[in-house]
Amino acid sequence: MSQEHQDPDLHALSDEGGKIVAEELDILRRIQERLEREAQNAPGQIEDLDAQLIELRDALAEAKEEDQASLVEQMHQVAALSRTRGQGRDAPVDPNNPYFGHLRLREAKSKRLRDVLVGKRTLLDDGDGLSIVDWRNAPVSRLYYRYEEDDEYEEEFDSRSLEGTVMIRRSVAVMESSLRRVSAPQGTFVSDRRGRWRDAVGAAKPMLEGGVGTAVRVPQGQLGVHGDDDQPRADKHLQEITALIDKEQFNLITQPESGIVLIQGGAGSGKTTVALHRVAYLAYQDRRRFAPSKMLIMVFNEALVEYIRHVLPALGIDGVPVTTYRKWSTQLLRKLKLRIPISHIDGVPDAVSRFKKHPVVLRMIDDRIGWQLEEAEELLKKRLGERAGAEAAFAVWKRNTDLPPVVRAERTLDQIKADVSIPGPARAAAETALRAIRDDLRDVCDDWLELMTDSDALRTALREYAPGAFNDADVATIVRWCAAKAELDEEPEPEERDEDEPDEPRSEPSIDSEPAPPKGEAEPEGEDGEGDAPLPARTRMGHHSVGLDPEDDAILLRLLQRKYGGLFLGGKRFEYEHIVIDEAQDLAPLEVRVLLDCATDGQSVTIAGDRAQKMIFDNGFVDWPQLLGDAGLPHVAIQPLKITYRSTRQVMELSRFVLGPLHSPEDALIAREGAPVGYYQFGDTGEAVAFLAEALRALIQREPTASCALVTRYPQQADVYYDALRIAEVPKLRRVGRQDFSFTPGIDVTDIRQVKGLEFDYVVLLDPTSQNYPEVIESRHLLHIGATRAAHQLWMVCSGPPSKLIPEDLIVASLE
Ligand SMILES: Nc1ncnc2c1ncn2[C@@H]1O[C@H](COP(=O)(O)OP(=O)(O)OP(=O)(O)O)[C@@H](O)[C@H]1O
Repeated sequence: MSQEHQDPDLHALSDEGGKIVAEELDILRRIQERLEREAQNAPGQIEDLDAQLIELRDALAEAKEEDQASLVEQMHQVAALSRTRGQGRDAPVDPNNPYFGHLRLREAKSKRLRDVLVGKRTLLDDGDGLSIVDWRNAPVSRLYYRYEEDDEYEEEFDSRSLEGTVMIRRSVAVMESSLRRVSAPQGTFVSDRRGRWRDAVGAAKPMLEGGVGTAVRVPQGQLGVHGDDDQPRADKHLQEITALIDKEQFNLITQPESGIVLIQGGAGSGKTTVALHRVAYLAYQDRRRFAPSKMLIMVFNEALVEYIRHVLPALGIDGVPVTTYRKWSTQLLRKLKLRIPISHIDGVPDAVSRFKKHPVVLRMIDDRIGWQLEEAEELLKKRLGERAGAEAAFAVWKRNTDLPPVVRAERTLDQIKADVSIPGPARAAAETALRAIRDDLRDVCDDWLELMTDSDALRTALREYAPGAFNDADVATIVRWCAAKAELDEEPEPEERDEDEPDEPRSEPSIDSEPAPPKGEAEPEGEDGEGDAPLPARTRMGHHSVGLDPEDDAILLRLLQRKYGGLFLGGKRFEYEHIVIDEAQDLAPLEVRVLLDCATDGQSVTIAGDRAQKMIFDNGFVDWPQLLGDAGLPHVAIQPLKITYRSTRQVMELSRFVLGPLHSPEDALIAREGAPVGYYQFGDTGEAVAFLAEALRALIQREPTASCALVTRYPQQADVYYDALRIAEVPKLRRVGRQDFSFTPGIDVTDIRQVKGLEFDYVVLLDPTSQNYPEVIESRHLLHIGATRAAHQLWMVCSGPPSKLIPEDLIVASLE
């Protein structure tokens, strides 16, 4: 039911709170009345925006100086509205949820007061001083995102300065036509469905100044702190993150369209949020260039693909492809129709995988192309000999130095063919040589194979570019494993598959090919040398190394890019106007480089990541400067996001402790207060299950809309907990094993590799024992990732000797 049909009850609010809410209710009523009037009076009528623009322009010509800036701003709004017309984006303002921000501005010159509402659509001022601006319409929305209440503002609008004071700045939540929340500097006020208003608990937003709300006290042993209407938490219902984007985030979102924006931020600081809003912002600024199909969002796993696909429509950018690197590269290679079948195997030996992701491969590709060009030149010279015209023919080749090698050979061939000033015999000799050169340069499959099987060249490159990174045994393993791939050349090309067809089961990153839990000793570190081990598990399981390794994709794509000057499909360059690379720390520099070279001129790219959340440990990533250098971008500035929005201070403190030396102590912790992290020690799994079952049943009863993740180290352990909790009749229980999260309320039982990038109200880390999380770098990263998935509360339930990565005082407190 809409708020206008019921009398709001403001009695529980202070005078100031009551005044603020009454004011917002009045504004919403006026907007809704206007929308209703417009819908009734002129159904289907499209405003004549051109006429309005002309009217405004005329008015501007005669306007007094103090009125000019606001007229220019109105023209901006009309122009923005007119730009979006006919592009499926001219949907009217949604009366159920018309806006999410409110600014009251007092213009410096005219002293006039105006109420500007910020939403997802535009509604022009019809004379009553109320308008809605689209948040992506930067000139106006900048005021909302950049200024606080009482700030003086000065912004340029079409080279005119707009100055004044922000009298009011509030964020509001309108749900199903009713005002449900108002956040102002004076407080946050929330209403229940019946229109009863009250102050929110735990409403304070984490701020750089360190201002935080009151700690939420939770009785020990009780999971869940909020969620019912009697104790509404302001942050529980925040669906409109767009309303809450902070100044730093907004500055990143609205960075110039060209160039690379690299965002480094801790867990839950809004990196993905910023990247997605940037895509929406760019699409709004230039709909034609940044059409959804011309952009790409690259994420870490299938769960994130699913999640992001769900949020794109709300941002107005439905249709932007969202994918994982592996899926993208596989589909692309299939379309590029190389002469080897593009199908993958896994079980690649560590040394091979590590080598193929190592930046040394980028150098080796460049060197190889350099030699090939030198050889090509020798061949051309030799064939031309001393005959008349040889010099002229050779000069054509030299003139084309800047072209990519294959294009250079083709262009030179065409030019020489057409150049009748070169005597016939020289032309013929050059043509024969250039055809051979071109055919040789074109064959990237040979390059790829030779790069990894020429052990002398391999040793020399490793000695020069990566001394100490690989030992002799590694080289032997690499050569042996890769040599078997020569058979690929002889296999017939498989039938072409449909773009939407699911990928082959084994071609995904090895997210679910986690080894079994260790039986006795701690798991060895992945980085340890492979030694002279026999060929790996796959061989024993009946597979062999014929088939591409997942890491080969980027190598083949890079070879094509270097040799052809880009990737070409059907004669057209395959490229994107904007690329988002999320969780970039888990890509190899080579993979990043391939993606960057798929961006159109100007390289409009957003890279987001967090060095503390590394999950792939053999990809050659050390830190951003090194990744950028390896990927050919040494001068990109790293833009930090410093406020933690997802997790509480308590969760973040634990997560930082877990990181140990991997955490930079100079990074201040800015996060809201929350419930203490709970650590519960049990003698065995049965006891832990009994405790958990009770807590979870109570949670689901109290907070039916809560999302909770129970996270083990290994998938097999998740099976055990799931089976036991099911027997204990815990409701809404799901076993998630292959990234198939439903993003609906309930309890997901899963392993730690599945939850990367995701968010849950509650997280319970199951069995953080020393065996599951030994004191090694990988455990630190994994435990950090698991803990920081929690938005409200984190528990650890442990039925074995606790990991050394868990703070001693937490364990001691639990025993008291
Ligand atoms: N300015 C903001 N105000 C309130 N909430 C925010 C803000 N920015 C982001 N959030 C919320 O914080 C949470 C974390 O955001 P997001 O997933 O973008 O972070 P991230 O940095 O990508 O996290 P991670 O690296 O851990 O995956 C989300 O719930 C998001 O909606």
